[in-house]
Amino acid sequence: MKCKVEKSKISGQIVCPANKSYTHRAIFLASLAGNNSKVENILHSADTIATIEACKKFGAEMEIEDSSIIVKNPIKFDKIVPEINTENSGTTIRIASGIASLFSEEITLTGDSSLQKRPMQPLLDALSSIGAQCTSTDGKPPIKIKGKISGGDVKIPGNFSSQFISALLISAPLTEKGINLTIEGNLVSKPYLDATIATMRKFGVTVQTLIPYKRYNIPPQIYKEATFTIPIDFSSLALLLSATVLNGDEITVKGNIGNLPQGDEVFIDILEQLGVTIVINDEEIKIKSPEKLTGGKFDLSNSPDLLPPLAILALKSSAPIEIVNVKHARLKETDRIAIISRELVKIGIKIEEKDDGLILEDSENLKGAELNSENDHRLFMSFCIAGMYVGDCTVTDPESVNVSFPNFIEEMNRLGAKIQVN
Ligand SMILES: O=C(O)C1=C[C@@H](OP(=O)(O)O)[C@@H](O)[C@H](O)C1
Ligand SMILES: C=C(OP(=O)(O)O)C(=O)O
Repeated sequence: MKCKVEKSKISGQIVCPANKSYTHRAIFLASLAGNNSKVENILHSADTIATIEACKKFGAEMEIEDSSIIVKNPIKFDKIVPEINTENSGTTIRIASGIASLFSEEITLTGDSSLQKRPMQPLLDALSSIGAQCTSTDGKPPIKIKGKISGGDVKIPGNFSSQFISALLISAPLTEKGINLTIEGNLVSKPYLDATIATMRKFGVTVQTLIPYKRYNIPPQIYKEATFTIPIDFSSLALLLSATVLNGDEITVKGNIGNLPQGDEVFIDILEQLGVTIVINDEEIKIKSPEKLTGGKFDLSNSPDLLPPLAILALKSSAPIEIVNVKHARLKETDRIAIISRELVKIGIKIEEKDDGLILEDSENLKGAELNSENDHRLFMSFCIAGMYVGDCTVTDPESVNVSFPNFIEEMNRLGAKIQVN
């Protein structure tokens, strides 16, 4: 499918979607704790449904009511588990692989054609070093894991994905020996590790930080029942803020901001640095669109999902936007550095592609074009927002929004956007 995007102006009020990363974590941990553990204000999206389905296949029994989930009975480690298909969700397959390694019988995990290109080998090597037998072709899904891991000393490289480390941390308390974890090299996406540890603590387990982002010790323990409320998603918020900066007058975003760690919060600082005024209250964020942005250099090592919403702001910047240290954005649903570089030139942005980022500059020659989002939700939404600024654009794969922001198109159109799905 494709959609037609015309020049648009948006204004009004919008509710920010609930956080995808915390929805995954809280559902997995509630499924390990059982005992009527409750997760409130969950994001209902294709990725989080993949996590719910994985937990059910692991034997968890849950009730879903509107935006809450109650886990009646936890994951059963003696169950024979049929193949788990985690569809498009990297977070689900990585955390589910850690949990699969706690079972004694072999479990197969796979995903869609995009997920089948995403790396798993560092996690499989780490699990193998503590007793799992793991097989795959080329280190990518489908993978087979036969546990069960015993725990002990584990080493893992930090430069591909923090999700491997989150997976090991979440499984660690349930091993016989616990895990002494060493992260080799520089860790990418650090705040997602903080998010994992914060969620684990809410479910009653201890994680000892020996050296932050380097060495952790997790003794053997059990997860305890808890009620966990999901805050707003700063990655989705970044898209709404970016849409307002390019195409808005004034927008108010509503939602439970909370105080849990979220790396993509940094988008507020980035926008302020670019010259945007933002006012944040308890449950509300107000933003006014500026005349022009200043440009600047931004390190997205800790917040790779901001690459698409930041890149499109070059359309309104009087100086270039340089994005550095985000090579791991090449390992997402698509190679986001390559696809942004390939597609945004079509609407007239001047782009230099680097190994670890992009330099983007506005030009006099902005024009409508067909933009191929390659079925990547964050690219689709960012290309739509860029299309609303340039006009006369077609963007492919509108259904990809189901992954993280299912009502994106309806909500944008309600605020005044002209996005028509064909
Ligand atoms: O753990 C998580 O919830 C996520 C971690 C990040 O991935 P990497 O750690 O692979 O960079 C992020 O890009 C992804 O959208 C969600
Ligand atoms: C990369 C993403 O998620 P995941 O790794 O869970 O597929 C994302 O939502 O942009």
